[in-house]
Amino acid sequence: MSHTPSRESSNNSIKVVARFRPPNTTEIEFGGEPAVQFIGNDSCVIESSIFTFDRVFSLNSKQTDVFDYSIRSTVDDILHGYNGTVFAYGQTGSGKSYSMMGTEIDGPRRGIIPRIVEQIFASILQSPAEIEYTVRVSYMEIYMERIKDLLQPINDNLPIHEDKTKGVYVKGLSEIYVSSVDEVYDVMRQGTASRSVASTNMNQESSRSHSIFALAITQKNMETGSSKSGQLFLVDLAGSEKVGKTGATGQLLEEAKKINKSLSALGNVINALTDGKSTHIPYRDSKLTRILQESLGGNSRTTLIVNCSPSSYNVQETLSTLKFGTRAKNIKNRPKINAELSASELKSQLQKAQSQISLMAEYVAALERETQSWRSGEHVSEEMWATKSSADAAKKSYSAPTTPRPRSQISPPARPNSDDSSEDFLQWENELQDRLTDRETAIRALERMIKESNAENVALTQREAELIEANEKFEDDILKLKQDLGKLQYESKEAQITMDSLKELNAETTADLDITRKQLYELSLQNQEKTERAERRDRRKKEKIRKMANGFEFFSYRDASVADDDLDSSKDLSLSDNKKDWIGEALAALDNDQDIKSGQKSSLKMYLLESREFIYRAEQVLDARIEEIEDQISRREDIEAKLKTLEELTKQFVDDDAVSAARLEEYITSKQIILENMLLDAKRDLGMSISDNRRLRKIIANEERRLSATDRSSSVSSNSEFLAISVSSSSTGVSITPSTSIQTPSATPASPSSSVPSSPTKSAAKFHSMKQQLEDFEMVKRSLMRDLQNRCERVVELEIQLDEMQDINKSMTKNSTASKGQLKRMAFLERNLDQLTQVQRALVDQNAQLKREVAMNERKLRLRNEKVLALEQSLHATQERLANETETFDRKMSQLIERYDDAKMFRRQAEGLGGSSPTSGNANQRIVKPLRGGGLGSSPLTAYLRGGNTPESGRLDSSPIALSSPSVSKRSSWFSRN
Ligand SMILES: Nc1ncnc2c1ncn2[C@@H]1O[C@H](COP(=O)(O)OP(=O)(O)OP(=O)(O)O)[C@@H](O)[C@H]1O
Repeated sequence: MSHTPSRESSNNSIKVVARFRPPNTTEIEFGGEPAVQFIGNDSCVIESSIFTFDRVFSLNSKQTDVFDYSIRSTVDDILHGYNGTVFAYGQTGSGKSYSMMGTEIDGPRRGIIPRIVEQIFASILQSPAEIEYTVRVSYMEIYMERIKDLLQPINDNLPIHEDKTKGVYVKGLSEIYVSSVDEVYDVMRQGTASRSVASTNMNQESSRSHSIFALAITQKNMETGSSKSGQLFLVDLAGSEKVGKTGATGQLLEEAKKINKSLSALGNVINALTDGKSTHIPYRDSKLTRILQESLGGNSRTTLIVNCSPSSYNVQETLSTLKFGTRAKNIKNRPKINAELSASELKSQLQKAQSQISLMAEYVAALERETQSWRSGEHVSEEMWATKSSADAAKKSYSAPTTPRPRSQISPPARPNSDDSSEDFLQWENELQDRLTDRETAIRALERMIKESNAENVALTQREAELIEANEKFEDDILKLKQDLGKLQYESKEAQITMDSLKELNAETTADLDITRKQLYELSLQNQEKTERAERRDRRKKEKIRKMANGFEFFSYRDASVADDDLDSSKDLSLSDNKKDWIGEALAALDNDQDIKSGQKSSLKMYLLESREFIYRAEQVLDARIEEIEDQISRREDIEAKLKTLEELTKQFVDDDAVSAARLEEYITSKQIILENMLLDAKRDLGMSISDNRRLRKIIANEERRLSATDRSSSVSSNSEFLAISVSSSSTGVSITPSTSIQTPSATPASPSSSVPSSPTKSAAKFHSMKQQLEDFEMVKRSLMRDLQNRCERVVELEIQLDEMQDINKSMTKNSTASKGQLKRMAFLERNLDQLTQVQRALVDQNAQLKREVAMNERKLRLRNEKVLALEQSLHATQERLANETETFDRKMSQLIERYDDAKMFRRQAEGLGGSSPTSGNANQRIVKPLRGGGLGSSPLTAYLRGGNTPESGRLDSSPIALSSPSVSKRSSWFSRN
């Protein structure tokens, strides 16, 4: 491997290139204009400021352009044993990842990293076969000032150490041996998947962390034994924009501040390195600058790509980025080849040194000899003076080779500050770093735990608050329900009391009702009695009429063929004295009349007897009627008097009880009207009866007079007087007047007699005429009998009515006189009854209503009880859940503490065993995979290197790297796919 001192001496500055991407949609949408002008290959003008860099790539620059100019030589440097660094700096969305990774793996848009990897393995393939290579990769992220091993993400806070042999390194960072391009890509994908990402307003896929992908290549010449090593850092910095523009808040704002802290520390380091007066370079101000300490002003060939937006929309960020690049351009590095000499080389160097030493010893001896001569006063000619030429030459040849570093791997950094280079100090610092990292990790774990606990606490507090609230609500509800329950119980009791009082009232009312019913029963009995009385009255009436009719039948419907014995017996009928005399006289005269035949005589005799009987009976009836009528009149007067008394009493009762009085009055008035009508009828009938009676008496008197006159004027034998009775009907009754003589039907012509001038012809005529008269009389009699029967009926009715009236009168009198108090009591009772009926009805209604309400309230109560029960159950369940949650929380907490303790112990153990990560994943990845140079571009090894197969497997694939990938965006780009 050749050394390139010329480059080493001539090109120690950081190479800075600027790259402008095309404007994006946001810039166009916001009216961004092109703000950059390009001058040549290395300059651009923005807002009148000219920026000159090693190269400026315009909008349409290709990935290969950037790589070929900026990076290809760096890869060569690495393979020559230099350290190298490629930074991508710029605001978010400016194209850093596009430049570093690209959007595809095997196309023209693949970025710098895949091209570097390809070139490394290609160079290895082309290198001489005696050179053996090992390639190790590591991938880390600096996020929130913590170093996270992306290949072992559990190690998220690794310390930075430094020692004289290894220089600055990240302690515990995984290094994976790779032997092919694919293996590198796999590692990159694996690491990228573990990155902490978040989007900002400026770039939806923005990474908020600094990522460092490191490749360490060692090469050993198997023939000479010499070795070289180079390390390449590929750094994709986080966005350099101002915090305000990102719109970040909360966690993002915290991130932005820490990112800015790293970037500003980077700026400070660059300033210190370039201002020419700083004696202290603040590498330790941030993790980023500390790790990249050798890349900035140290042993490294460094390239900085400043990525910019071409739009006026981001012009301030672009200016800031370009200024950063300009400053960085002034940084001077001191790159050196990290080589170790082989034994032969060391031997020859030793021989050279020994010869030098002998030469020098000779020179010293010559000088001593010369000095001795001079001191002894001898003169030494100039030719004899001891010269340094040989010694100088020896000196030069001695000091020319680079002193090998006493280390085997990555070259140790040269300390910029001699103060810090003390080994003790470094050891002390490393210890401090370890402790610091442990503390930070512990703090972080605790913070996480506290955060989780806080979150859980918040959730629990919230839950507790909710539960308390719910509890309070439940308690309120329960209280309310209890109150309601109490109220309902109280109301229920009240209702019970009301019910009891109502029951009592009901009992009283029932008792009153019983009394009333009794009274009603009595009344109904009275009614029954009344009905019975009415029936009795009817019967009596019928009886009376029958009796009366019997009396009249005796003579009115008597058969004409009555035997003489009967007629004779009728002689015994008692007649009134005065009538008996003249009818008796007429009978005697008839007996004495010799002229009248015996048959005629008997007929006339019978007729006379019948007439006498009729008159007698009629007189009796009339007398009885007159008596009765007189009685009736007197009774009527009595009734009227009693009625007056009753009216007075009624008036008195009116004051006491309007209703009873009204009823009574009504009853009495109706009865009065009936009675008055009855009396009027009776009066009228009486009047008629009296007039009829008078007329009858008159007729009888006339008849008697006529009969006596006839008896006196004519002899009994020759002539008979005939009664002639004319009957005329009138509307009021029957009037009987003496109009014609009546002949008996058995009358025969008068027989010759001495005293009475009679002849047989005359007698026959007379007899005939009498017979006719008798027939007429019979008719009149019948009519009279019918009339009499009617009258009798009426009289009987009147009698009965009078009887009733008397009864009523009696009871009323009894009631009115004997028990005014009773009446009052009755009226009071009736009133009470009405009131009680009303009250009872109201109470029954109220009772029903109360029952309904009680039933409803009972239902409500039941419902509420159920609700209370449910609420209590829910409360109980919630309390249980809360207790469970608390228990779970405690358990989790103790588990976390245990895990944390375990992790701490494990870490300590691991560190004690050699500092490797406890969670190292694939042991195979830690196995050294030596690679040998192929010497040719195309060999089985080439395929092996590209395909990742071991040469022994025999599966050599001669095809190029077969990772086809469509053009994808950054987060879904080729390296972030699984
Ligand atoms: N030179 C370019 N040509 C074409 N497209 C580009 C170029 N540079 C960047 N882009 C596109 O711009 C977008 C943003 O680019 P990129 O993600 O690389 O930005 P970034 O600087 O890495 O952002 P962040 O800091 O947020 O990670 C991507 O879609 C990318 O493909």
